[in-house]
Amino acid sequence: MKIASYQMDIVPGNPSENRKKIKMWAEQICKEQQPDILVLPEMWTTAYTLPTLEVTIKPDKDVTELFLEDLASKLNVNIVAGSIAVEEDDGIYNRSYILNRNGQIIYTYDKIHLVPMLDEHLYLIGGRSSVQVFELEGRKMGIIICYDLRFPELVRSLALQGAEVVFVVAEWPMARANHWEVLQQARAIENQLFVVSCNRVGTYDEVEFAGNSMVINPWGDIVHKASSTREETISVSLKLDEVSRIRKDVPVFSSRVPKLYVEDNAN
Ligand SMILES: O=C(O)CCC(=O)C(=O)O
Repeated sequence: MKIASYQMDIVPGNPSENRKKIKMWAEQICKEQQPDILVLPEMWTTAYTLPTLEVTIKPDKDVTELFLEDLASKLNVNIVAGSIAVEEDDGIYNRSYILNRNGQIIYTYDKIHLVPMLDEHLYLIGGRSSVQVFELEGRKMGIIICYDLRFPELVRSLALQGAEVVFVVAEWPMARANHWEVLQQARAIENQLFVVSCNRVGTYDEVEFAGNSMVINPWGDIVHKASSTREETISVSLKLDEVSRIRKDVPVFSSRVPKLYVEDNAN
């Protein structure tokens, strides 16, 4: 399973420029490397331009959806399309799109956990649906968005649903870069699956972003790590059979005793 993850800088508040960038990148990478899956970062149409988001995205939702459908089908490639801000009747969601090679949107996920440090609750609504696995090329996978990485329950749920790969799409800041790395390794080790991340680089509103997009194998080794400053593509072939081999060697899932784990779903 060949993955190409685009660690990009994002033009703030300019969806059409960002679509152009992604189109150029996707066409080139598909021509040179024929990946099975392309991966994009969080909020790649606008970046974190929260105060002006509503105005920027008003005319844009359908345009970006059509762009992604067209890109996936023309290039015959699956796309884990990071996330974009999408306005619904009750407010703006931070929404991921997954598209198959036919250009069909097969799954969407709204970021559940809003970031208090960014006052996200003033501008965005947290997702209300639980995480679900989706299937690409006949294999089960999942996606979470940035701050979601701090909540181990999500990736555990995806693993219990059969995910072999979890994508983490992000705009994670340099100030907390050590958490970015360690948490991804922890999620990979405890759930014995591949973690593939796509973070942005660059600076916006005095926040420097951490880059360091990674691929981590189910043993927890970082098999590829991008730089912290440059736009870059991570191109990696995942050997998905490693997941079942490692789950056999260290059978964490059959050692679980869920009846002794305190339930925490009252809220
Ligand atoms: O959890 C963090 O430290 C970063 C989270 C974040 O920036 C985001 O979710 O956009």
